[in-house]
Amino acid sequence: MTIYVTKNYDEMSKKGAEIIAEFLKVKPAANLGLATGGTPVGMYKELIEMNKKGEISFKEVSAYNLDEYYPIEKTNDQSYDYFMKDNLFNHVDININNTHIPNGMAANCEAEGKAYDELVRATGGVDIQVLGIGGNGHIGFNEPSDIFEPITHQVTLDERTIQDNARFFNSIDEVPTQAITMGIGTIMTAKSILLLASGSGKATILREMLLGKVDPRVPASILQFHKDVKVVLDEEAAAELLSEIK
Ligand SMILES: N[C@@H]1[C@@H](O)[C@H](O)[C@@H](COP(=O)(O)O)O[C@@H]1O
Repeated sequence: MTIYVTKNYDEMSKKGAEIIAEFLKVKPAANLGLATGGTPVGMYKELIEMNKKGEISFKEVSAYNLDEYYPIEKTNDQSYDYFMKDNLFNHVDININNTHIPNGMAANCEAEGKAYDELVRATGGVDIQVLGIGGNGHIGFNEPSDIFEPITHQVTLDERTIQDNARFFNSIDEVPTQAITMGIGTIMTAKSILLLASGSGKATILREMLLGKVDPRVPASILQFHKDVKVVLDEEAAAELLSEIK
């Protein structure tokens, strides 16, 4: 695992974009695993700029997103489908047919989960998976639990997650209470992982994730067992980590 500590959100975003760009230069037909939330938005902006300047291309890229609220229509501006178009896909040269997000209107979430994992597997697996981290340690929408969920599945969101995500909605009552997410097992099959985190609100969970025991109560702690993880933090997010290892 390599941990990069950058000055602030903008520097974190630039470093994250640099890592993805380097990757795309080596493998233009990469399978990118993508994430939503506030954290990667700055990185997506950087990637859009690089794409506009012709420094990188998404023409051959396939994208697989981590998760989607459930139930939610693609046209809902709170859906992750909408988010990805708004924050990345509509602004780069990616073929939209090569972008994949769990179906928030699936009639059968179990079948949807199986089909999604099969799709990821059949295309050779995710080359580099972008992750944020929830304040409770979730990755994707894998909430703290007694087990590490192996496959893409339906989840009930934690109260903490609903509160954290309420800032994107008009009121907390509008936040969906369910989602479909890649499982921890699905995420762990990615060949490499890029986790981004910013701000003091993430400092405690990052210390637990990186220095604590591997425990499904802190889902992101499983990444200690992955062989190729890059963690890009800003100074605020890294604060407890740095004070611990000094
Ligand atoms: N499902 C997403 C996660 O993929 C994201 O990493 C996390 C943190 O979000 P943020 O980046 O806004 O702090 O919570 C969201 O609900």
